[in-house]
Amino acid sequence: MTETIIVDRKDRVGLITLNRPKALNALTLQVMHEVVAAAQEFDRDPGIGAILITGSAKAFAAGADIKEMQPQSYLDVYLSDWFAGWDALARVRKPTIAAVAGYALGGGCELAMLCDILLAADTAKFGQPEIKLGVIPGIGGSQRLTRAVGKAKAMELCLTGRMMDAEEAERAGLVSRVVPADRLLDDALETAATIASMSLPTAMMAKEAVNRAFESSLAEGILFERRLFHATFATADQKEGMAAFVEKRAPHFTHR
Ligand SMILES: CC(C)(O)CC(=O)SCCNC(=O)CCNC(=O)[C@H](O)C(C)(C)COP(=O)(O)OP(=O)(O)OC[C@H]1O[C@@H](n2cnc3c(N)ncnc32)[C@H](O)[C@@H]1OP(=O)(O)O
Repeated sequence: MTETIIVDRKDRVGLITLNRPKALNALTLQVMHEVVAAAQEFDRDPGIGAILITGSAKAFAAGADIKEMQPQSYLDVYLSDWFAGWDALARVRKPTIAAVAGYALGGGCELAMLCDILLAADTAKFGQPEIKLGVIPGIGGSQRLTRAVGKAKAMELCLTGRMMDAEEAERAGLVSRVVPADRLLDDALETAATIASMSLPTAMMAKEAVNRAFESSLAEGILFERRLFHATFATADQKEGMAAFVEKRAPHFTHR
């Protein structure tokens, strides 16, 4: 039992809800440890096929906890490699979704971008306002935001601290879809459940293949994709998926 997050499961979906509403879900190191531990637990759980991270109606997360950071010295943050723990979330192998309503600022935007799919409520506001605090993004914001929205917009957001609304974030390619706020959780759960109903090894390979596009040349990425495509033929789920299509019935994947 924890206080800063709520961990739940719905069918094959692992649900992590940030739960510091009075502090707009500001991300302390404790929150980080709990989110990462919960995600890793779901990653190990064969009964889970997708992981969903969400916050409250007012804030997904308004950033790293400024009150926790304020007293730290250079040596404190350097020696403890402050925030390096979040990198573990990028190594979760199952598909992850961030469902964002309200503020996703600084570390909040970075947490959302650590996920594979970003769904936004029409109330969502994204930004990297660290510059207003005299710092720069520290959980990958300058890198992932630039890859998502391009240099021009990322540079403006990081240098001015301006927030962008959900519509602008969708146009810029940061979010996959915007939905009415009162539909966000249901919609995100539906999306997660759809992914979790697919063959787990195939979904994991699809995730790996898409992520490889950011880390290799086109030729290397295409070769990587082809090898994984070949590998899907070693799974029972490929036999089942194609048989089901030919027999005009729904597939029953066993995740093997
Ligand atoms: C990881 C890195 C390196 O990338 C760094 C970061 O993430 S740095 C943090 C980046 N985020 C911000 O700078 C946003 C800070 N918050 C705000 O600007 C405002 O809170 C707001 C615009 C999101 C919302 O404003 P408002 O509705 O007026 O609410 P507030 O009264 O300001 O906040 C309510 C309550 O929450 C506390 N709060 C909000 N954000 C944080 C935060 N990031 N860290 C710690 N606490 C936060 C705020 O202090 C209020 O609590 P009380 O002081 O009233 O107890």
